[in-house]
Amino acid sequence: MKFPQGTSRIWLGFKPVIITTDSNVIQEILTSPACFDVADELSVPLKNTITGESLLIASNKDDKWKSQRKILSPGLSASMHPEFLTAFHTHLPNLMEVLDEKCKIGGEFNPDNLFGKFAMGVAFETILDFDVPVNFFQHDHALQYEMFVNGSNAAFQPAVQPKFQIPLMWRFFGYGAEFQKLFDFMEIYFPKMFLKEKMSEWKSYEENGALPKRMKYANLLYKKWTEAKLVTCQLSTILAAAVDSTDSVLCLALIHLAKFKEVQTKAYLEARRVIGQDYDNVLSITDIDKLKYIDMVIKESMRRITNTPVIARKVGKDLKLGNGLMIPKSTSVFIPLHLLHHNPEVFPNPDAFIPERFLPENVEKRHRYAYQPFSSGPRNCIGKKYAMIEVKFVLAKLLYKFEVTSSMENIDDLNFEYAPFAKIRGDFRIGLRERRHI
Ligand code: HEM
Repeated sequence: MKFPQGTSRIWLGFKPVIITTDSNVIQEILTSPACFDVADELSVPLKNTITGESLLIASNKDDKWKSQRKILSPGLSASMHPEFLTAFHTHLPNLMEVLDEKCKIGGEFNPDNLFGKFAMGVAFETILDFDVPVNFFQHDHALQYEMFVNGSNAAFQPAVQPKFQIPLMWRFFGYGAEFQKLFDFMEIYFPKMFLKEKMSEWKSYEENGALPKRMKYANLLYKKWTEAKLVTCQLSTILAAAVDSTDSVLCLALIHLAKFKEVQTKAYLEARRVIGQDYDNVLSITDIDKLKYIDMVIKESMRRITNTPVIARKVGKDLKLGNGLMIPKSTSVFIPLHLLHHNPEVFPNPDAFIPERFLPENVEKRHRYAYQPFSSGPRNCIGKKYAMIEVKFVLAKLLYKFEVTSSMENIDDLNFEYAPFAKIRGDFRIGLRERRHI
């Protein structure tokens, strides 16, 4: 496929939109205060299903999005990372128990949703501040997990497939019923009284000046928001963003590791070095930072198959770019991340899997905006660091225990479905072999 270089204008019906893979243009758009809003093509279809009030698609009219972001950001800040890592350790045995079982049974299996269940358990503790750990691998909770992922998948369909913007079509294909499951799930965990209690509890802490220094995401919401419905929508949105993304990135990383054996060996040796003699050793944030090769593997895997295929902004006022291009007010600008990451001039032989592309000396040679899996600028992914710590931690522990295999001939034959993160469809299977440590 020929890479469509640069910036072009196309017509979506009667509306002109800009599509760009030019790193300079991307930088200008993502950092411009005139472009804080998500493009209508992505945000409007979601308004009826996931509220337009949630951080993910909120408009910045009257500084609305900006003030939400300011309130919620501390819930995922670096000062919280050690606590998050503790929760990752708490939940790891739930995941490993299932993987041990799969390994014993032998053969291959589809890992889809296994990491999602882990991520959901962790998110309950780190984001929602649940006191008692919930294990989403256990039967009843696993069913509830399915309710949630099916519901959020249905919610994102109108943004992924225009035909589902027609409510009748969306309902006809069963998405209305699936979407209801998202609310059923939230009803299980956040019955109205519980939410109201929590909200008044945290508001009273604020009034009495008794707020802790560090607060989890949900508590930041309880303390500031006044409507239970909005809190529920914010919480379901952040859960969807945190769970599906992690599942997708880990599945993609594993399939690459299974196919590229030398890379897997290097990654495993690094995991051994950092974890040490005992698999159960507790890792610190400094240890996670030492997983440099695994970090590059994840980045290359997200480059080769980018799990958020496109981001888009609405230009809030006439904007003259550095290259002289004039973009009129209200134009949508699309940034196709997968194509951006396959530009052969920036990533030679783009279909090859080469983690060394992310060695610091190679990164330095590229434009900072040539690689954007988490986006950049003020509206970038708020959970970027959280996600990278989680994914690196899981991969290191998994590779320490297991060798990952796959009999798939060609991973490029895999099909994907986006809602909004890439889910591998079709015959996606991996196998696990226990490693013998000497
Ligand atoms: C590897 C996993 C992840 C990837 C690849 C990813 C990617 C992205 C991307 C591309 C955006 C869009 C930014 C834009 O429009 O410019 C985004 C936004 C967002 N992400 Fe993530 N994400 C991941 C994990 C997470 C996690 C773990 C959380 C929460 C803990 C999270 C929460 C959010 C939120 C709330 C937004 C909206 C931010 C805003 O509009 O202000 N994401 N993410």
